[in-house]
Amino acid sequence: MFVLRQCLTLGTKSSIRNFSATTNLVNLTINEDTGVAIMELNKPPVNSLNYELLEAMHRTLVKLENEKCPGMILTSSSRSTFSAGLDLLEMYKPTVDKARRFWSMLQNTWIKLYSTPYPTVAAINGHSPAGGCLLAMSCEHRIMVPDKMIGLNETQLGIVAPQWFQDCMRNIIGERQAEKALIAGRMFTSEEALKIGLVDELATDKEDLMQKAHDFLDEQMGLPPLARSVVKVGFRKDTLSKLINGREADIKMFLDNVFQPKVQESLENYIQMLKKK
Ligand SMILES: CC/C=C\C/C=C\C/C=C\CCC/C=C/C(=O)SCCNC(=O)CCNC(=O)[C@H](O)C(C)(C)COP(=O)(O)OP(=O)(O)OC[C@H]1O[C@@H](n2cnc3c(N)ncnc32)[C@H](O)[C@@H]1OP(=O)(O)O
Repeated sequence: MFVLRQCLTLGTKSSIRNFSATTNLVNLTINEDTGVAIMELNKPPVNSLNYELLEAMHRTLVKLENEKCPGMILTSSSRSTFSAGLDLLEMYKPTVDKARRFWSMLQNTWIKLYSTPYPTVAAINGHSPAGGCLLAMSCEHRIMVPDKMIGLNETQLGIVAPQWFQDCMRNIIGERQAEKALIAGRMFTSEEALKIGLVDELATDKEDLMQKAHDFLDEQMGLPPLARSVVKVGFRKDTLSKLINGREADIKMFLDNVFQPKVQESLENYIQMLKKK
């Protein structure tokens, strides 16, 4: 359930409704004039994607779909990070039930985000590794602030990015670039990401980022919405169907991997390393 927290009127022209998931992990702001939604991830310090954040995102996406949202900006309340990817603590010594529930919610959230009929733009105001990069890649357009890092770095952690993560990257930067990036687990600077098309635009700062995101949505919202969404979903349907039809196999892949002693050892070392930084 969503709680109406406050109703703000900004200036004379536009009014903005602020909602928040009960957990406060996602701040949702809807402009009452344009209907544009800003979905801000708000799990300090780095928006690591644990079950609760994914569930709050999923609930927000369902709400936006039910309310016929015309366009959405995905961004973060953190100054350093868009999202640090999957929460490592969810994968460290979980029970089978917990691991299964977590992965299933990740699938639910991605399917909803990747298939929205309305236009989506990632306003990437910080680092965006692994699962963070997946979220950004699931939007239709990516705008990033300078001097941050983005990419699917799984190989560098000794793990393999799931097929659907890989497919998202391939769909954006093409077979050859994706193969090279995924084999190396390469993280790109914002500037490098622009060069290979992993992001579409760079912004100078957060204000410029949000302005550019609104500009993108204005352009998209000027198009006939049904035709727009049919083309979008048509382009994405093969990637979506692969996961939707293979959800159990994908969960099994995750469970088989996550409980490997070697994976648990790497996870422990990686968590320690991040904490000591
Ligand atoms: C290693 C094996 C992993 C998993 C195996 C499991 C199964 C395999 C099967 C399937 C594949 C799964 C696909 C996985 C996808 C993923 O998304 S995995 C996550 C990958 N993410 C990263 O590698 C990012 C790690 N984080 C960073 O590089 C940096 O934190 C940052 C660049 C994002 C931000 O830097 P800073 O602003 O300097 O912040 P800090 O580094 O000081 O971090 C603050 C605080 O947050 C904790 N933290 C960081 N990232 C995560 C995270 N992903 N999960 C949980 N917690 C995280 C960090 O430890 C600090 O904690 P404290 O010290 O404040 O307690």
